[in-house]
Amino acid sequence: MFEARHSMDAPTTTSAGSDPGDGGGWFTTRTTAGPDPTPPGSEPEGRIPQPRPAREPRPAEPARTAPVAPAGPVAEPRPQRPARQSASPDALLVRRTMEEVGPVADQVTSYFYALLFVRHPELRQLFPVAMDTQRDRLLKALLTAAEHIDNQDVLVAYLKNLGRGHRKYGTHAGHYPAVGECLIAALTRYATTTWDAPTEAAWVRTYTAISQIMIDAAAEDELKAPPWWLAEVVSHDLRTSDIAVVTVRPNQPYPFLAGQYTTLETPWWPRIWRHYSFAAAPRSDGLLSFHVKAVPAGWVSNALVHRARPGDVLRLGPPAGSMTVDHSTDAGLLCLGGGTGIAPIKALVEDVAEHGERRPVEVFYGARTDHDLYDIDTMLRLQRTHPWLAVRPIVDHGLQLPDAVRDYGPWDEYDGYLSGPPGMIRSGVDALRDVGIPVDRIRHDSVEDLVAAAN
Ligand SMILES: NC(=O)C1=CN([C@@H]2O[C@H](COP(=O)(O)OP(=O)(O)OC[C@H]3O[C@@H](n4cnc5c(N)ncnc54)[C@H](O)[C@@H]3O)[C@@H](O)[C@H]2O)C=CC1
Repeated sequence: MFEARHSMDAPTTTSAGSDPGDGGGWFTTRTTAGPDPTPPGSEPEGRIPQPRPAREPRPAEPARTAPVAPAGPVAEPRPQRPARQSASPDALLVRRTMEEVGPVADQVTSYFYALLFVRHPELRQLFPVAMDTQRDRLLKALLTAAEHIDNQDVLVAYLKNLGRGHRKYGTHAGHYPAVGECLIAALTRYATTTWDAPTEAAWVRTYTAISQIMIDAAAEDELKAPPWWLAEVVSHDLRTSDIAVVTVRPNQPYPFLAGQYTTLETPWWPRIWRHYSFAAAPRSDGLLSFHVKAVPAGWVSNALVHRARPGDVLRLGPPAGSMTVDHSTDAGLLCLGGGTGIAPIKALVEDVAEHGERRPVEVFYGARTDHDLYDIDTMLRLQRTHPWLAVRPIVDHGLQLPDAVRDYGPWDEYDGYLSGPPGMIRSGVDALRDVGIPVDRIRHDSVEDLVAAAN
């Protein structure tokens, strides 16, 4: 049963406006320049075509995007904002629809899921029982992708990751037309002023292109990786009253890169997945560690901190994230880790150490109080072992973590790495730009993912 507000005929939620609070809303007008447009493939108009069977797997494509994609697990970039002036005709029509439905985004979402579950009840089991926080993530991802359809280089990597990630939900190729039909139906209903035949045709082409990339990526991934991993908790270390370091042993090898994250499901909240970064570089014993802070009303985080014990079995999705070390340069690393955001920073430090590099690494580790610097002993131990590493604990006293970097430097020979709460990432990007690090040399995970992770 879905919530009452998902009633199909009369969605009752009020307008959400744009996505709350994170500055990257799914219907937000984009302005920053992106690469040249690539026309989407043409498909029959007016209906969602059946997807082609997955294409034959091809050898890995060469990296085509600015962020470095090291060998091994894929480090996917995030879509960049597209350039309005160079947009393709389909992209213009897609964005026009999104501008119209932006003010009623919440109603579109409710209607879309209601339609999907009424027309295709078999799909309901792929979603969590309670669909409050997660309910619009699929639609949000699709609309984000549609909005960036011109930005093929980055979009393809994003969609491949999305397609791979959907395997753990039990998604298969046959589900995509159902989703596409409901998406078009929801847009038709709410984009009343601008919807017409050319617009519908543009959406059909766009969705078909998007879903085909996801289907192909999932099929390719099937040949080399499971849809999920089982992972047994082998240790549970409560560092403060609300932070635990949880270490698990996956049931089969789990390839990933330092700085990446995974999705994690507990046995207590089926089909609710949350993101956590790996808190260590890949280890020879194959164990994986996560730093988890129990947040108010966070079902998964509270279960992991207060309930999980050795012997419990979790599920892990595939690795994701592009905040990985670029080993093709010897630039220094300026790392800001806020709260449990220190977890992937520690992994990056270990990665540099394992590569035997002598590049300077400066870690600013921020917390609200001394007590919250729960991993400072580990970081200081690393500093004692590695002369190229400097660790600076920054406890809030009027100045917040990003401000601290301004008192040190110069930083223009450094790459920036940011991990922590969304507000810290945003002001951290500004601070690093201010101290001379170009934006294409600043890496962090998506703020949207972090918002979703904070549960
Ligand atoms: N557990 C994990 O593996 C990872 C967690 N994260 C994210 O890190 C966050 C950690 O949360 P907490 O430990 O509660 O951190 P927190 O809220 O206690 O903040 C930690 C540090 O960030 C700074 N900060 C917070 N908000 C700021 C803002 N608006 N502007 C500038 N600086 C700000 C604070 O000054 C403090 O030094 C969560 O949002 C989590 O999703 C990120 C990556 C990995």
